[in-house]
Amino acid sequence: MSEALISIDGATKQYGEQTVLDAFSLQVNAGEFISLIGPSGCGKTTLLRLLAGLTELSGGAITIDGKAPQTGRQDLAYIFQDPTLLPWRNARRNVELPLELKGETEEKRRETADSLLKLVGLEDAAEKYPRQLSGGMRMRASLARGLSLNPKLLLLDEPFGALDAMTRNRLNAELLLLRERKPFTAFFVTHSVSEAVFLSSKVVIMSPHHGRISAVEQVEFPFPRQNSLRETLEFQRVSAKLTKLLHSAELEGSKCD
Ligand SMILES: Nc1ncnc2c1ncn2[C@@H]1O[C@H](COP(=O)(O)OP(=O)(O)OP(=O)(O)O)[C@@H](O)[C@H]1O
Repeated sequence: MSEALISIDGATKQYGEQTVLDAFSLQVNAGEFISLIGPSGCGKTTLLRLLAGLTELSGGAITIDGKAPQTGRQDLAYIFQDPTLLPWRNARRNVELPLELKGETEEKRRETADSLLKLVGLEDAAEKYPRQLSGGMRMRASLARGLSLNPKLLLLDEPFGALDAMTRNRLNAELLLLRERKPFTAFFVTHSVSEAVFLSSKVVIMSPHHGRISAVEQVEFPFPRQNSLRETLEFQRVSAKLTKLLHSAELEGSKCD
């Protein structure tokens, strides 16, 4: 039996009097794609921040590859809704940044950045500055930068939430293609049920009541997945089931913010 890559055991997080996560437990194997979905303010970003070691647990334990999150940071990348590219650097130099901070040679940085830009379809935009890129292109550059250090774990906090529906669907499919080529385990926060179903091997539905797990659903569609999957009856059936579970989760708690 394979050992879990990520082990979350009774994770609890409090801000003052407020309990944001309460005894949250989940085991994640390498290669899984986990989506977190749940009402606004119920601790999804907090869980990602705990996994990234950006905030401390109030109780319980988290290990990633056997290490505490604070000591394993080089093995993960965090992708935000805002692509957070540096405006004074072109796309290539943005992708090179983590490699530069790691002290890689100029030659190695350029070679890695160029191959990643190609992977995300930005090979012709390497010299462009963020203001010259569309929203979708900026997000592709942000993904390329996130993948530059070959992270085992990718934490994505609503990365496509600000994009139009067509670009979002296209980037969903591209993200899965990227994962085929450069495998990683993913934690993906979204408010979209269909996005969660399309991308995930497992969807975790959080309850508004102290950020507990309300339901965990395995999504059985084989990878790689194409956008045509969305048009199938089975996809719609799974999405409807998850929407129902999400509504019941919302009813479980009286308020969340
Ligand atoms: N640094 C902080 N200090 C105090 N309270 C915080 C802090 N960060 C988050 N919170 C509170 O924790 C709760 C959960 O926030 P979190 O951002 O994790 O929710 P979320 O599920 O990601 O929300 P959304 O879906 O709206 O992005 C909220 O009530 C929020 O106000």
